Formats: sequence, C-alpha cells, structure tokens
Amino acid sequence: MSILIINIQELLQVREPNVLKVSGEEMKTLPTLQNAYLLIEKDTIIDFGTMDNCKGITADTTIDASGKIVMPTWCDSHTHIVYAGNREQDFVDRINGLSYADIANRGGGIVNSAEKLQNTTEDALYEQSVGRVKSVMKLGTGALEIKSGYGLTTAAEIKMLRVVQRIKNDFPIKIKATFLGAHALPKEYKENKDGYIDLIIDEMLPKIAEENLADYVDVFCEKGYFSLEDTERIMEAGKKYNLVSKIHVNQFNAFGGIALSVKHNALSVDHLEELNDDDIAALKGSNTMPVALPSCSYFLSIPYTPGRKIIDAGLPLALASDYNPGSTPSGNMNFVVSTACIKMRLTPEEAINAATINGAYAMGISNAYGSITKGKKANLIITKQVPSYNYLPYSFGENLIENVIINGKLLE
Ligand SMILES: N=CN[C@@H](CCC(=O)O)C(=O)O
Ligand SMILES: [Zn+2]
Repeated sequence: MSILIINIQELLQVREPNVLKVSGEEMKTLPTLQNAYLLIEKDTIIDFGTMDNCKGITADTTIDASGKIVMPTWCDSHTHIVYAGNREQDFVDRINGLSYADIANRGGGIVNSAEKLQNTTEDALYEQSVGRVKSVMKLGTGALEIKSGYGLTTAAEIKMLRVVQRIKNDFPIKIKATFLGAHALPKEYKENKDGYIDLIIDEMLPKIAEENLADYVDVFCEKGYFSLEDTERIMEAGKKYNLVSKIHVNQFNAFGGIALSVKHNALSVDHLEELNDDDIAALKGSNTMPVALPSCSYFLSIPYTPGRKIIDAGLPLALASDYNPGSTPSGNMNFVVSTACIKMRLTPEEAINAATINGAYAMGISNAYGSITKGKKANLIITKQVPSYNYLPYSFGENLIENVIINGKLLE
C-alpha cells in the first residue's frame, strides 16, 4: 500500500536522520519545503521533495494537499491517559478556592483516582482509556508515553500497565510505558513512606520487569510526595532493570530534583513550573530533556514553565499534554502548542519543534518519529486549508486537522 501526497502548500519539519533533538537557537528554525510531495510505502516515509521533481511518481492512493500543510504527528511524551473515572469535583472545589494541596489533603487528588482505579476491572479500564486514545489520535497525536501511578498497589499498578500493553498491541500509535508507582502515598502507608518505597522496589519493580511492562520509571519528586532521597532510591532501583528515568519535578517547589535527575541520566525532567538558575545550570551539557506541560498550568492556574528562559539558555525544550484526570483532563496537543506560544512566548517554530522532534526525544524514539525524514514512520498530520503554519497556534481552539496518517494508514 502506497500513498502519494501532492501539491503540499508547505511540508514542515523536514530533517536529516541524524537530528534527534534541537536546542536553543536551533529551535527557532523549522525546516520546510514549499509546493512539495511526499511518498509513503507501507508504514514508512520513502521520499519527498518539491513538485517539480514529482513527475513519474505513482502510488495506490494520491491525496491532493493544495493549500494545506503536512507535518509530523505530535509526539506526546507525558500522559496519564489510562485512568478510571474523572475528578470534576476537584475542579469545582478549586473554583471555590481550594488549592491542589488542600484537595489532596481532604481525600481528593491522586489517591482518589487510585481508589476508583482499584475498583475498576481491567476491561473497563481498557475501554475508558481506549476512548481517550482514539480521540487524541484524531487530534494528531501519533506517539504517546503513558504512565501508571493511579494504582498504588502492586495489583493495580500491574493492571494499569497491562492496559497500556494492550493499547500498544491494539493500536497503530507508538506507545511507551512508564512505571510511576511513586506518584502518591496510598492511605495505608500514610505513616510509613519507607514501607511503600520498599514495596515499590522489592515487589512492584521486579514483577513489572518480569512481565516487561515498562520502558521507563518515574517519581513525583515534590514536597509532600517523594523527597530527593526517595527519588534517588527509586531511580537507582529502576536502573537494575534497565529502566531509565523520566521525573515529575519542580511542579510546585524547586529543591534540587533536576540536578539529581541529571546526575542519574534521566531522559527527561517534566513540569518545571518553578525553575531557578541552579536548575538551568544543571541541565546545561546534559542529555536530559526539559518538558513543559502548559495545559496543566492553564487548568490549575499555576505558573507556566519558563520556556523562553530555558530556550534562551541554549537548552532544548519539549512540550507534552500531561493528560490526566486531576491536573489536565485534556490530551489536545494543538491546544498545548497554542498555549506555549500564547503564554510561554514560544514562537510557532519553537513550539512545533518542541511538540514533535523534541517530544520524540523525550520518549526515546526520535530515531523513528518526530520529523519528516526518509526512513522514519509515516505519521503525518494533513491540515485543512490554512494561510500559513503560524495560523495553527494562532487559531487556538479550532480544529484545523483534516486527516491523520499513522503508520502509513489514513485514520477513518
Ligand atoms: N503532578 C503529578 N501528577 C499529575 C497529576 C496527577 C493528578 O492530580 O491526578 C501531573 O503530572 O500533573
Ligand atoms: Zn504528569
């Protein structure tokens, strides 16, 4: 099966295979081709170029993209898309003046989602989650990282990760799984945090590794959740099973979690709403990707990650959705990109780089996803007719996607 897309007004994010992430000044450039074609064979991008070189190329299906933009699908490197039920009461409580911490303290928050998930069967959890996965695919997401962390018991964490595994097998979208047992302290361990960390290290991790259910390990490194010491114990334990870390850090407080994550070669540090100069210094020269989650800032009314400062310091930046029932009940990466431009002052070029190639890097898949490159997976967004790519983040809240191609197949 082959697809030829012709008359593309502008083909975005055209890269050589050796570009695995872009940093600082490089993020200002979004390489494009105007009046272009692109050829897909099976699930792979085989060829592309300008229309004057398209003569003689044929395919099973031809799509005319006159007036439209073609670009790689979004790579959403931070989600909690597998969850049970919702938390709209937390939302109303916040409107009425309670903080994220107040809500957690009175039994809402992560522990509340864990209770719901523990009481949901694996099949029901799968059905609920699949509905969300289908909807983000339609919104142009072609790769997703999915975390556990709403189980908080061995059985429920494994249930979550098995659901992730089923989604991996059943859908064409690329999935990476992250074990986040250290997301919150379950009620039974309220006075025994070390006991819960022992459970994570001695029971959960070995079982998860044995079933090969996770690609990465995560910790919510935050005051009132897991300390630097706790985080380090879990990162070290993860390494024994070859699980590289991706760490929730600096959401509400900056206290050294970024330097610690960099010391342990974390693939990414995510949230960073609170960021100081030491944090920036720690990231310099490292392989760790800073990841901003602007929809979370929007929904919780907390500060936006200082993306401008991060990029201006010469660092890379990725954007992700953080789709979860508590802080971000949305997986719309188009909104993420718009919000990064509007609230974090990223240029459209920077935001699109952050949500494609750098997002792919933050999930360890930028060798095969995140750009228009010969040999990479054919995961593409075809927009409706738009005047320019600047129009995409500008026209926030409007769905400008006409078609999505994942693994070389048009979504129905
Ligand atoms: N901050 C930690 N975890 C999630 C929120 C979890 C929740 O509130 O349910 C996040 O990334 O925002
Ligand atoms: Zn998160």
